[in-house]
Order: sequence, then structure tokens, then C-alpha cells
Amino acid sequence: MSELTLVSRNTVFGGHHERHSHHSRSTGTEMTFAVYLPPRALQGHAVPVLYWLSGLTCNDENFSTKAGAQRLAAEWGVALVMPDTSPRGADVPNDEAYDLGQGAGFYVNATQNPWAANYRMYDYVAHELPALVEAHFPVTQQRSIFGHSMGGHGALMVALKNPGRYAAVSAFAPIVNPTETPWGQKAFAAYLGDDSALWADYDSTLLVAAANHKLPILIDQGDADNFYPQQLQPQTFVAAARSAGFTVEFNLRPGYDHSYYFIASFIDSHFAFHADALGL
Ligand SMILES: N[C@@H](CCC(=O)N[C@@H](CS)C(=O)NCC(=O)O)C(=O)O
Repeated sequence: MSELTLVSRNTVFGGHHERHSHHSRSTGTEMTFAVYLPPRALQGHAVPVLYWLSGLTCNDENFSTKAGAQRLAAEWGVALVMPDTSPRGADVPNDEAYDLGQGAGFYVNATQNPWAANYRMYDYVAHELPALVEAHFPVTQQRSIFGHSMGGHGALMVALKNPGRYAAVSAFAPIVNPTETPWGQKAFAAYLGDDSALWADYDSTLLVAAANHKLPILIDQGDADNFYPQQLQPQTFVAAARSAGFTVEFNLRPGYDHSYYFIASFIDSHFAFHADALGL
């Protein structure tokens, strides 16, 4: 179990927002993540953990500073964990485009060079990070997961691939069908190779059809989102999930775009949804 180095700590809504760095055995790099410990955790109670996965170009700080989530985590008594979206560093392969390489790990384990050595974000967010969090912080083994855009894909995909590990999953403007949409096709071809049959393992719309554990799902999508519907086709996923027997709440929000203004507007209802699933 790797050691954590405290990068910063801020008191917010009576809890602690902390950034930590550590050596990751998944990525082979130094990784930075944020954790928010609500007042209840600081008072000595173990609390459930809500994982947030961010979208393209983000690190742990976008959600931390723009979503208004710490007030809700304090009120509900849950910890928040906010990882980076890729390995980073001068020695880590990158690409000039914003949608590949650093800031765009797509939460998969890459098999292709030059990405394969470091881009193992599936292992990092699904296994290494939860083990690290549960070893170092006052948390229970109750988990839930949500995310935005590429992180919405990550949240849905990780939840569906790990039945029973998460109480619920929710997403803002998620990439739900990456094998059929341009961002996903570009990234999966680079990270996983040209054989698109191998991409199915990370496509939520394909995974949901075969999933046995029916956890609750919530999706919000703005109808003024520049990436909707070309990159984001939530209705495709919702139809597949409902026909597989899942209970899905889907809200198309008039006038909202892809930004954190949209996320901040509906973050309360996502917390209430996860809190209900966690029995809070
Ligand atoms: N058009 C943007 C695409 C990136 C984007 O919209 N990223 C979203 C996630 S997919 C985001 O959260 N950006 C950071 C932020 O708004 O703080 C660009 O070219 O950089």
C-alpha cells in the first residue's frame, strides 16, 4: 500500500478538502487525487464514499472548485473522492489534441504502445484508489459513483463491470456508447487497437444489456450541450438499460450546456439519489 503525501488541506463547510499524491502501481506514475472528509468523518465516524470521475481536460480540481459538492457532502455525511483523468508527467506519453493522452485517459487499461505502460486508469479508479482510500481514511466499504462526460462513461462502465461494489451510479452528459461515437472511437482505437470487438468491454450500452446486478441509475443531459447528440446519446443507453430491467431516471434539461454550470444546477438531486441508495 503506497504512502500518501499531503499536497494541500482546506477547511470547507466544516470538513477537510485534501489533495494527496502517491506513487501508483497501476500507472507507474505519481498520481494526485482529492478527498473531501465531511464533519461527520472528522468527528470519528466512518462514512460512505462517493467517487466522482471528471471529463476531458480535467484534473481533480475542476469538480472541487466548480460543482458546489462539498456543502452537500457535509450535509449528507459522505466522503467525496476525486481522481485525476489520466497519468501525468513529462515522461508520460501525450498528444496535442485535448481528447487523447494526458487529461483523457477514458478510464481504460490501454494495451497499445505508447500508452500501455501508464494509461491503466481502469485499474486505478476501480481497484487501486478505493483500496488506498479505504486504508487511509475513516470510511466504510459503502461506495457510490458518478461523473461527467468522459467521467460519466467511466462511472457507468466501472459500476456495471463491478456488480455489488457501488450502491448506485449517476452521470451528467455521459459518453454512453463510446464504440459508436467519435470521442470514444478515437480514444479506443489509440488505447485498445483497431480491433473494435475488444472495445465492447468498456462500452456501457453494451455492458448494460448483459448486467445482472440492477443498481439504480440517474442521468441528466442538457439539451443545449454542444456535444449533444453527436458525442452523447444518453437515450440509446437508457433504452438498453430499461429493456435489461434497470430502473433509470433520465432528465433532459432544457437550456443547459455541457459546463459545470449545468452540473452545479443539478448536483443536489444527484446527492439525494446516492444518499437514498446508500441508506442515508
Ligand atoms: N471544448 C473543450 C472540451 C473539453 C470539455 O468540455 N471538457 C469538459 C469535460 S468533457 C470539462 O469539464 N471541462 C473543464 C471545465 O469545464 O472545468 C475543449 O476543447 O477543451
